[in-house]
Amino acid sequence: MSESTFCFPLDDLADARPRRVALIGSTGSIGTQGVEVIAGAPDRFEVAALAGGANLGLLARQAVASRAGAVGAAAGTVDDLARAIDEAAEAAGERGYRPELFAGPDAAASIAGWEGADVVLNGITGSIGLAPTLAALRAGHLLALANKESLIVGGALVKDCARPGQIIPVDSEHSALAQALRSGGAGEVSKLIVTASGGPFRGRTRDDLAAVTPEQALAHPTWDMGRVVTTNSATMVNKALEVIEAHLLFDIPLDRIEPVVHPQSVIHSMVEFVDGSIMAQASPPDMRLPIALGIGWPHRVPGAAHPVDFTSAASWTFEPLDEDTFGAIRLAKQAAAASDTHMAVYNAANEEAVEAFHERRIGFLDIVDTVDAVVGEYDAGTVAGAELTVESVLAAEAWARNAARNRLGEM
Ligand SMILES: NC(=O)C1=CN([C@@H]2O[C@H](COP(=O)(O)OP(=O)(O)OC[C@H]3O[C@@H](n4cnc5c(N)ncnc54)[C@H](OP(=O)(O)O)[C@@H]3O)[C@@H](O)[C@H]2O)C=CC1
Ligand SMILES: CC(=O)[C@@H](O)[C@H](O)COP(=O)(O)O
Ligand SMILES: [Mn+2]
Repeated sequence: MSESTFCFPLDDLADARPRRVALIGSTGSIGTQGVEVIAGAPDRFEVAALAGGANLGLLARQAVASRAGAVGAAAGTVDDLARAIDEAAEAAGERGYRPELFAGPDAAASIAGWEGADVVLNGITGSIGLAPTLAALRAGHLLALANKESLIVGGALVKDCARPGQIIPVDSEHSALAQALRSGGAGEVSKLIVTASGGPFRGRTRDDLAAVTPEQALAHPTWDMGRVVTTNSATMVNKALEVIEAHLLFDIPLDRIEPVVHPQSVIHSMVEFVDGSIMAQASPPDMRLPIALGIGWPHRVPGAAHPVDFTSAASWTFEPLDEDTFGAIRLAKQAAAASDTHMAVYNAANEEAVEAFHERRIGFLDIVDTVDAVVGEYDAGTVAGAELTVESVLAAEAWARNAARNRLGEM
């Protein structure tokens, strides 16, 4: 067989042994799909360690099935976790499984920094993902990052902790961008085009949105995800966070990152190059693909997900985003430009407001209105000071949660 004249750059780089993966948030939507990807590719991956929140039963079953070397839970004590694992082991007929155990608020960070892992999949929801992100980076592990909030609230702090290439995006849009960026050099990129499904309320007016319910907000048209990210898709806060995430990951200025609505969620994002060429990544909406590529980067995992089927007719459509009805992106761009800690405030206020919306204490429009008001009140110099540190980020966060709760309490 003659050799190809084209040089495929990634052909000779296979790993010598399976990568050991620590899954943070293993009981959630990203985490359970991560477990599935690993189980489907035992030649590529093995579960090294698991961290979950309150679902000790599922966490214990995952631990027993994978024989993870370390397990951590945010809720309960080490004794509670040991008991759950004993019960799961007995139910599975397993004997002699004794992982290292961690419990409490620092458990996820202990697992993320655990020395028996090569790569950490951070699938926690919310800014509590910051400590595990920093722990994984400081331990020198590759970080497959689904938890966008940690990068957004940590910003330069997280970037400064990471060596080049240490953070691999798992968020579908950023995985698409990373794949498309393989097509050219940094100086050849003119624009990042971030696709948005438009969420369940695409095409609605502001008046239409005043009375929508949590159930309606959770009816995402194309993706099955956890509660917070699904709500954020409905408000467009998810897209706002993703525009900032793209800016931080790929060092492209915010004015060269554009959202576009693509209701089918098949094109996950695009890169426009200086010669007018646009590279798009397309696949049916299925997070197993970006998860597999994230933990296996730069290698693709055969059969990770199904490709688009071109034997049946389909249309892929695009439309501009209605930024007057959905102001979250404009607000995030202003916040990101204002100071290093403004996005921590934006995100914390949003987390509080999303919780209040699901408790039916506020309406849907109050979510972004609360973020807007809290960001507007924030004085970075007084609250966080001039230097960006973990403490200053946490101070900004605490201030924002308090300011948001005060406002939400008044509603
Ligand atoms: N789901 C998706 O398809 C996508 C998600 N993302 C991002 O990935 C992240 C996860 O989203 P998703 O999987 O949907 O969220 P889920 O709500 O489904 O899962 C969240 C996970 O975090 C765990 N958790 C909560 N608190 C802690 C804690 N203190 N320590 C350890 N684990 C904790 C939960 O544990 P328990 O359930 O045991 O309490 C659960 O395993 C988010 O940042 C989201 O924006 C990005 C793109 C797509
Ligand atoms: C799957 C994923 O990456 C989500 O972040 C998704 O993008 C949400 O869809 P929206 O485009 O509706 O925000
Ligand atoms: Mn996304």
